[in-house]
Amino acid sequence: AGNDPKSRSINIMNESGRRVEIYWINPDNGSMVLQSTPDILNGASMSLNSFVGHYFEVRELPGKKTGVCGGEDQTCRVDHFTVKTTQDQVIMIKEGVSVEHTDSKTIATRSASALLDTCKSEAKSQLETGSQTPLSILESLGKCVEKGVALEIERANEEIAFQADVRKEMANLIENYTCADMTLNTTEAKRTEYWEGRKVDVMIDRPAAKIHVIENFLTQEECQAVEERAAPILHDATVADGSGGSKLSDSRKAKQAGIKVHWDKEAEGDLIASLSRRVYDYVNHVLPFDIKENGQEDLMSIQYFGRGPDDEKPDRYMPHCDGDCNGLDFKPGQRMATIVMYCDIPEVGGQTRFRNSNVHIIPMKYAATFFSYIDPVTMKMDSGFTEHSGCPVVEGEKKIVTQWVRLGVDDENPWNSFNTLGVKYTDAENQ
Ligand SMILES: O=C(O)CCC(=O)C(=O)O
Ligand SMILES: [Fe+2]
Repeated sequence: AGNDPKSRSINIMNESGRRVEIYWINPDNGSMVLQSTPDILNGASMSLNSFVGHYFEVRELPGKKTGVCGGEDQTCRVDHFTVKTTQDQVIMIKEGVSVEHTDSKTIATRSASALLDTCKSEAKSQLETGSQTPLSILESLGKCVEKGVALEIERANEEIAFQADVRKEMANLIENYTCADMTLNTTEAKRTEYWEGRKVDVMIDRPAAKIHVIENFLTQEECQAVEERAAPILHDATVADGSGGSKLSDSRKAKQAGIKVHWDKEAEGDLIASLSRRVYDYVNHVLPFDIKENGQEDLMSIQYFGRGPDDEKPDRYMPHCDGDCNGLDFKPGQRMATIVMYCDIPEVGGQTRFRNSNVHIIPMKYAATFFSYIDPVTMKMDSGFTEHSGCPVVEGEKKIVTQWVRLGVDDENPWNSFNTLGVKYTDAENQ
């Protein structure tokens, strides 16, 4: 039931001053099914696992000493509630055994109308004194609402930021444990789609963060073509050293080789060109940008070699974002999507993990993981859901082909003419 999208856990709090019981009313035959054993005493609470749309009755029970209820003519009062779609619903049983449904929508409506009431009564007293023009009263009413709304939004944002911080701290802590946990399977997909006959598992689908796993994205021949081109130029992976150069890094331990695409051979069926075309076709299938190959980075062959469980510095790729993932504005010419294609699968290790999204992917031969980190409507970047890692490769070899996809590049403005601020710089400055 936990995976049923309609299942909801609700919390019932009894503040009625009376003892009550809860019944589920079966819609098929109207029968009442008791949910509360024991009875819910005044001040007590009870949690209930239920489903959206389910209908319940709250019944007052006679006092233990008096033997009667508190309603008119000592009748036992009843009230009802229906499980709503929102998460974390709280049902309050108030004085008079009346049910108050406290879900996030109700709370929001209540605080909005309280705010409006305050501002309205302020405006009303201004009206009554008659000392101000209608326009200035209207203006101060607007200011009052604006101030209140801004305060509420600020409070909500502070809460979200706090929760994100906690989640990221936890993700940091468990990175090595989850990588080492060989019993952990690939995360269950949110839903499954098909693209040109290939199965696509959608792992997360947020406006600014999408993660897809596509089966049979490439072929053995294409993998072989990339690996043949990579073999003679394979070198240690490096990261930017912050002063225009590059350096070795423990956070990115692997071999790599850039693979140029010979677009002039696309028409004659060149394997690497047709693979690269498929990459852009998929990106354009998901994102509305009409991305072209012109000015994009080369394909990258990345190869990790397992040296057994005692290796203290295994080949791996520590958690990182491929582009910006700070939730801020996209900067032209920067990366906004990635496809990681799996050619050789290690025996142990080498999972691709998105720790902030709780998405764990055990590589499948010839499959690909696609992820994008831009909201195409607001043009804001992802705020960290697409941060990812390549877990340590313990046994065997992991060989992948990665394409980092940029937006805003073309022949005149290729990827390496942009610095990380999204501002074009000249070759002279690049030296
Ligand atoms: O090795 C992996 O699974 C992840 C690779 C990666 O992060 C990248 O190519 O950007
Ligand atoms: Fe990456």
